[in-house]
Amino acid sequence: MRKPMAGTGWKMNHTAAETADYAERLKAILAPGIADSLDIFVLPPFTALHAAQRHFAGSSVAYGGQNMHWDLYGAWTGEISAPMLVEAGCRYVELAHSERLAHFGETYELVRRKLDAALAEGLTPILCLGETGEDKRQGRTVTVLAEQLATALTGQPAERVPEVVLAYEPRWAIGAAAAASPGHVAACHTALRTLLTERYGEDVADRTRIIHGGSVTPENGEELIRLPDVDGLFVGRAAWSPEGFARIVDIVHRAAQERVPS
Ligand SMILES: O=C(CO)[C@H](O)COP(=O)(O)O
Repeated sequence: MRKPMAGTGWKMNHTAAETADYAERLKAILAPGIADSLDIFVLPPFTALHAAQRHFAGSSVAYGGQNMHWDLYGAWTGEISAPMLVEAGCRYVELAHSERLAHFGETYELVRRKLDAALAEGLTPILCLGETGEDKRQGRTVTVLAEQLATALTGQPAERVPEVVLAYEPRWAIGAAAAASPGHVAACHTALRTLLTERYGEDVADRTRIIHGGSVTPENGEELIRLPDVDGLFVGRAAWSPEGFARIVDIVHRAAQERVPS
């Protein structure tokens, strides 16, 4: 069975001091041992990773970077490498977020190199996939997802694929007024599982987690987490307060309890 996930990307929010405060408040809310049934993660800005390391140490909450460079070191001004994230105690790194693609010229070919480096250095990549509004209008959603997946995973042996967490985030639903409809979410998660099966076989597809993001809230999360092939919730705005994130964690935790075979 795939272990469910509850995660939040903070984008360019929260200083180191605010991260310390967030961590202490979140730890005070979460039930001890909750990480037995789900993986919980936060993605702070780089400058707050050491605060995350100090304040989440020994807790149920893992953390990671929001981006990284594909090279391990070198003349790449303003960049951060996988070994630097590992040294800061990161378990995860987010790759191909829509805002990186839209505003910083990232491509899935670059993402492929980053993903390769992340896996080689022992990080768990959270690989974002998603169509634009225009792709959706043109009926190209599954084609686009297939292209993104194929490019990002080129060269990866099948046995490494379950080490990658796929995050389906329709780009038009990020920072929006509402999440994608449950029907659209279910169809796209199932399409991604099918693509994995076709490319890598059923065993790999069964073990690879596909989480969902894009205007997820405690209100819509209850339904989204129970959809077929949705293995977790990946939240921005609604989890930028520890209380908001704790509600998301609780939703995923309760759904995970329902899934446990009796
Ligand atoms: O970063 C995100 C978390 O998955 C994503 O961009 C969604 O942000 P939100 O729309 O503010 O939840």
